[in-house]
Amino acid sequence: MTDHERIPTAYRLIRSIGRGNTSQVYLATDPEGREVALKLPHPETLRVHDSAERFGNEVRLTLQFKHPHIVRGFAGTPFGPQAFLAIQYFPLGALSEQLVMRQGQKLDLTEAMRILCDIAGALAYLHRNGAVHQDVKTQNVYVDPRGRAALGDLGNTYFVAQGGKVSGSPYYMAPEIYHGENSSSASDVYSLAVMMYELLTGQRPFSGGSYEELMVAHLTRFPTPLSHVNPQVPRPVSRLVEQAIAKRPQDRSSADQLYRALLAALGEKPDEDDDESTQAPTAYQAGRHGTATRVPSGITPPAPPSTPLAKGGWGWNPFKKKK
Ligand SMILES: Nc1ncnc2c1ncn2[C@@H]1O[C@H](COP(=O)(O)OP(=O)(O)OP(=O)(O)O)[C@@H](O)[C@H]1O
Repeated sequence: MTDHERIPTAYRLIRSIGRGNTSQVYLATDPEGREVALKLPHPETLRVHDSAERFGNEVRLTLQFKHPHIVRGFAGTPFGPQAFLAIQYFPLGALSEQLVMRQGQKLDLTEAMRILCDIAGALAYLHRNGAVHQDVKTQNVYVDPRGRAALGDLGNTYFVAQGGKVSGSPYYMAPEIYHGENSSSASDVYSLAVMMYELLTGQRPFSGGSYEELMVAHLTRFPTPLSHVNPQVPRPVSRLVEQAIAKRPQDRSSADQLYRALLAALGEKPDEDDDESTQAPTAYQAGRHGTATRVPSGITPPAPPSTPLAKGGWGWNPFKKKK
């Protein structure tokens, strides 16, 4: 089946805008006439069990979480030949692509702090709701033409209470993940701090030409303190970023602390929503092959499994029927 044959009824493809490991992404209009990014999983994604589950997880969680700085999901079908995900369209593409187009010219300080503040707010929201993102990096950040940012790609996100398969990207991965330990909000904070360092200084804190070199760097090296590389970064922000990049998870600051320090540096106050009313996720139900539907409910990740999770394995599969 071609992608044109697979697109859901009443969507109109405009053009292809990107290709990832999991899906082909099109600019399209949805049944309401809105421009959306339409993700169609590659045929090989659907054939490989783990990849199909990852796509299904992305559909489910993108539709479930609601936050002004998490890429908004409009509709989707998690499994089967008609699987798709329609999300908010960002005309400038991913932040990583914008950075490449700037050819090494670093973002201006306020612009960088604005993006980082939005992403720290999104991550604090996920953590407040008991979830871990596992893939914070510039490739998964989208910035709109007003300079406001949103965190995307919830394919590896999971609720801590349920467990999930550990993953990450070598440039951003926390030392404990290299050690084969479980991910946590602290490992997300480490990835966020790596991205903060990168955007605020124009250079990555850890470099290496291979997985092994990066592992050695993350496990044993200490980057030049951010405050030395860019003394213009407000001190409370650079201090928290330096703390967030600590080798030991228990020594790290939290996403919420980073968010609040960045807000203060931008001269803003937290929204009332930051504590409670940013819409908490609604439980989401989807048949394996049917069109997705949502049912209202509070944030209710299922109870933790009664048996300990196998480290690194899929401890939780949101789509498997409970026996
Ligand atoms: N919401 C969006 N708005 C604009 N462009 C997008 C959007 N989502 C994705 N893209 C474009 O499509 C490309 C591929 O998307 P993405 O990286 O999400 O693919 P994926 O296959 O789902 O992910 P992965 O490669 O992590 O498995 C991005 O690099 C970007 O250029």
